[in-house]
Amino acid sequence: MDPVELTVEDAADWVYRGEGAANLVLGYRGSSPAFKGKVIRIQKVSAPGPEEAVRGPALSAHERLLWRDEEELGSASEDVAGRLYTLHVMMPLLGSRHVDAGTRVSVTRGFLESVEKSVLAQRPAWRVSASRVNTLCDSALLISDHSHTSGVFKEDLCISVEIKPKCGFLPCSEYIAEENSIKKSITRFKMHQVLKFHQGEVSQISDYDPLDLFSQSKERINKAIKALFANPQNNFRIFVNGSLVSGGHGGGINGSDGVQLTNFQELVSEAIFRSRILDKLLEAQKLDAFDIEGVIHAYYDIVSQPCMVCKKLGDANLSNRYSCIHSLPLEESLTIVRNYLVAATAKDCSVMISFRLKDGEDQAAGHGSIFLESTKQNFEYKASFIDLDMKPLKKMVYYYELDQKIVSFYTRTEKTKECLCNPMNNNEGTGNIQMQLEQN
Ligand SMILES: O=P(O)(O)O[C@@H]1[C@@H](OP(=O)(O)O)[C@H](OP(=O)(O)O)[C@H](O)[C@H](OP(=O)(O)O)[C@H]1OP(=O)(O)O
Ligand SMILES: Nc1ncnc2c1ncn2[C@@H]1O[C@H](COP(=O)(O)OP(=O)(O)OP(=O)(O)O)[C@@H](O)[C@H]1O
Ligand SMILES: [Zn+2]
Repeated sequence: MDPVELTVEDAADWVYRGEGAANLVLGYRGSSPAFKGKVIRIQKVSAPGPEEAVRGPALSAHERLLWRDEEELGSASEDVAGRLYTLHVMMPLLGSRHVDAGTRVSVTRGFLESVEKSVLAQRPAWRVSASRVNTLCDSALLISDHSHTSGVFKEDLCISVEIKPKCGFLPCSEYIAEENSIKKSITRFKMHQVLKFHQGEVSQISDYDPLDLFSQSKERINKAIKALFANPQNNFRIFVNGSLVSGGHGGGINGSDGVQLTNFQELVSEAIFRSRILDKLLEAQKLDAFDIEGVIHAYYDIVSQPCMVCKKLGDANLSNRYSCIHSLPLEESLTIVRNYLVAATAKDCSVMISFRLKDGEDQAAGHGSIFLESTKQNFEYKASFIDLDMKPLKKMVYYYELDQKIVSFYTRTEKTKECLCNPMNNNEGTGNIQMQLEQN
C-alpha cells in the first residue's frame, strides 16, 4: 500500500467521475504527481442501512474454498480480495496490457465523508437512494484514469468511450431445458431488453447486438457501435477530457453533425477491430460452458444443500439429466462454479478506449495507432478493461431465477405476438398484447 494517506484536506482535489452498483469513482484535479492521471474507486453500501452492517463482508467460507488455489485470495481480507482477484484471476485471462489492478491507498473517514458530500449533487438520484459511500473503509483503490491518455500530442484533447459489451455468445449447453432452447438462438441481451422494457427499466428496446460487436467483422462492429450510439442505456458512454458528455441512461448521442458522428463511430469501430481486445474477453465469457441451468446443480453440492432445482423438477426422468452433475467429485463442482463466476465477471465488465490526435511518429508504450481514412488524421488509442470484480457465490440462486424469468418472459411475449399476428392461432381473436402477457 502507498504510504500516502488521503485525509479531509485532500477531498477537494477529487471530483465525481462515475459510479456503478457497487463503487464510486473519482477523478483527480490536484497537482500531486502520485495521483495525476489516476482515479480512486471507493466501495459503496446499500442505503439506508444500519451503521453496523456497513463494514464489507470478507469472503464466505464457501468462497474461500472456491478460490483457495488462487494465490493469497482464499485467505485475503475483503479490502484486498477485489484487487487480488483482478490481478491473479482476470488479468492472466485478459492480458496485462489491458488491465490495471491498481494499488490500495489509505483513506480516512473524514476524507470519505467529505467526498460523499461534495459529489452528492452530481450523482444520479436513483443511485443516491440505492447506495452511499462505505465510510468505514480504510482504503480505496487507485487505478489509471482510462479516460486520459499520455504521450506526445497535437492537441490536449482526449476523447474516450466506455462500452459494456455484455455476453457475446449463444450458449449451447446440453443442460439447457427443452422449453428454454430459445437461449441457443437469441442472445441473453436481447431477451433481457424485453423484460427490462416491460419493467420500465429502459424506455426503448436497444438494437445493439453483442454478437455483432464480438464478430471480428468490421461492418458488424460498426453496426453494433451505431446501435450503442442510438440507444446507449448503461452500455455506452463518451467522455471528453474525463467529463461525461454523452451516454448512460437517457437518449441517443447528439451534439455533433452527421459527418463527425460517422467518423467517430468509424474510429471507435476501428479501435475495437484492430485491438482485438474483445477476443480474450469472449474466451473468458465462454468459461461458462455448462450454462446456469447446469451450474446451479454443482452450486448446491458445494454449499451442501439439497438441490432446489431437482426438487422442483420432481419427475425422476428430468432430474436424472442432472444426476451426473450431482455425482461429480467436489473438485469438479468447484471448477464448474469457479468458471461460471469468472465468466460472469467477463460478461459484466466494461472496456474503456481513449483517443488522441497523434503528433508525428512518436507513440506511447502500450498504445495503438489508427489512420482514419475519412479525415486523413492519425489517432493514438489505448484500450483497457474496468470493473473486473469477483461475483459473490451467494448470487447463484439469483442468477438461476433471473435467467428463468428472462427466458420465460421472452418466450411468452413471442407466443403472444405470434397469436396476435395470426388470429387463426388466437382463440380469443381480440385483446391487446399487454393484457395477454399479464394473463400468461
Ligand atoms: O445480471 P445482469 O446481466 O443484469 O447484470 C447486472 C448489471 O445489469 P445490466 O443488465 O448490465 O444493466 C448491473 O448493472 P447496473 O447496476 O444495472 O448498471 C450490475 O453491473 C450487476 O453487477 P453487480 O451486482 O454490481 O456485481 C450485474 O449483475 P451480474 O449478473 O453481472 O452479477
Ligand atoms: N479506471 C477508470 N478510469 C476512468 N473512469 C473509470 C475508471 N474506472 C471506472 N470509471 C468510471 O466509473 C464508473 C463506475 O465504475 P465501475 O464500473 O468500476 O463501478 P461498479 O460499481 O463496480 O460497477 P457495476 O455496476 O458493474 O458493479 C464506470 O462506469 C466509469 O465510467
Ligand atoms: Zn440438481
